[in-house]
Amino acid sequence: MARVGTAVAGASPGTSSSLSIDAPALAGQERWVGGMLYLAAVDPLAGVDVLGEPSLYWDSPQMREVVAGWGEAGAMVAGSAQEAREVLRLLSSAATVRWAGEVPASLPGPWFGGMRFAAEGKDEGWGPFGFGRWTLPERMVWREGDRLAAAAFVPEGPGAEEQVRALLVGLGANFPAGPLPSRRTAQALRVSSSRLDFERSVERATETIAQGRLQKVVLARAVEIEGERPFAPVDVLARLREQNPRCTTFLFRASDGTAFLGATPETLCRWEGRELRTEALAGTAPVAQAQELSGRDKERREHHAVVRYLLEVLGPLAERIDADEVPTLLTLKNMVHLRTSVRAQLREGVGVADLVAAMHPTPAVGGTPSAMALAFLLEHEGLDRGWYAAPVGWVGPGRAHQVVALRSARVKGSKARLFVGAGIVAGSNAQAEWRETELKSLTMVRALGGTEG
Ligand SMILES: C=C(O[C@H]1C=CC=C(C(=O)O)[C@@H]1O)C(=O)O
Repeated sequence: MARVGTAVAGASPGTSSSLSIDAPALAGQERWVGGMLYLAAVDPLAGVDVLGEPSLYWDSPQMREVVAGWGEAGAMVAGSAQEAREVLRLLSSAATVRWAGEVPASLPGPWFGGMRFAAEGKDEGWGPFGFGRWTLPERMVWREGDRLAAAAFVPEGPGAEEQVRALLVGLGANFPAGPLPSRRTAQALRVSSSRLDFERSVERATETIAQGRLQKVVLARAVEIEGERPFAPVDVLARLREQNPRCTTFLFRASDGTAFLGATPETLCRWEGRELRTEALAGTAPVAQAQELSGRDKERREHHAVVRYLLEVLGPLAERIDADEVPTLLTLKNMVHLRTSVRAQLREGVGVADLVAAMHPTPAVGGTPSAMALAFLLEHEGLDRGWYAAPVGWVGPGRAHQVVALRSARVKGSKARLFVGAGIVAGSNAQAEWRETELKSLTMVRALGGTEG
């Protein structure tokens, strides 16, 4: 059963009480009161100076979405993929917020969260994140057109509107007007990961592919990082967004304060009414080899596995699908990817819950045939991916934006566990795949304050 938790105003993540109700039973009812105002400010992240470290951050320059959130007015928890589907269905169909006063013209969310890549896993560090968790922040600040807007939410009940007003007055009076001052806190990092284990798994994968049991599998590994002093998630976010303007920078915080953050280039779905935007992103080269990438057979096969899969799973959900005829190059700071943009007109009644259930995991993070690839990962990858490579993002009535949580790390104190993967097909070479994952790890290594090494 999916559970809903409400938290007292001012509570930090983890202090949600356990009002335990069947999530679908909530449908159509209003359980939180929200209020909003406009701020004379430019940067949601600047709120750190008065509100402390945010509990969530979301910055998608492509979609002009920037949101920071503090505290937790409510949480929805899912213990399985089925429950996650129920929660997404509920949050995308029911109006969970009753607005007191002005109603925002548009707002991302207001529910933010994610889920695990797969059901099984033994890494205790993922425990506080649960299988899936979506939260309604107590205070949130976002960009609306050229302005910043702020909202406060509290559970519906006596005095709720007064509490909302008090929170808004505090936000309006104290929110810093300028951008977050840049804080350069480079530090020496101890970095370790087992190259031998990864290369052995790649070899096992190519053997299985040669036997004809798999066509593609995306193998990932963890990189353990230790800093000289605790990492400050806000500093890491500031660097991520600055260094990765083509990516979605995100932060989600678990009940014990552990941060999961990253800057991903891959959108799983941007859904609004009947419109869907998605993409196939697979096939990678260093920027210096950008011109050769489109012609490389191995990368094209890696890429086309994803395009074919998307067209196949979206077929029954869509009235019309339009995909680029040839992949384009997506250029990031130090690497390029092959990208095929896919747009669809969805059938009546299809929503984000159906899309996530049908699409995740795409062969950009799983493989083909999908079930075989997932079984292979379970047996040979030796990694609990947790929320890495899984759908994370925001959801609200009739709209949602979910990205694939790549180029990401779980951060607690001075320790970070970073995740990187690479698509393996016939002809993949273990050393080259290692180098590709090293390249991908630079996104987070740089943001954590390390040099390129
Ligand atoms: C699995 C990852 O990247 C995926 C997305 C883009 C390109 C990929 C590739 O070329 O292998 C991967 O499919 C990762 O960054 O951990």
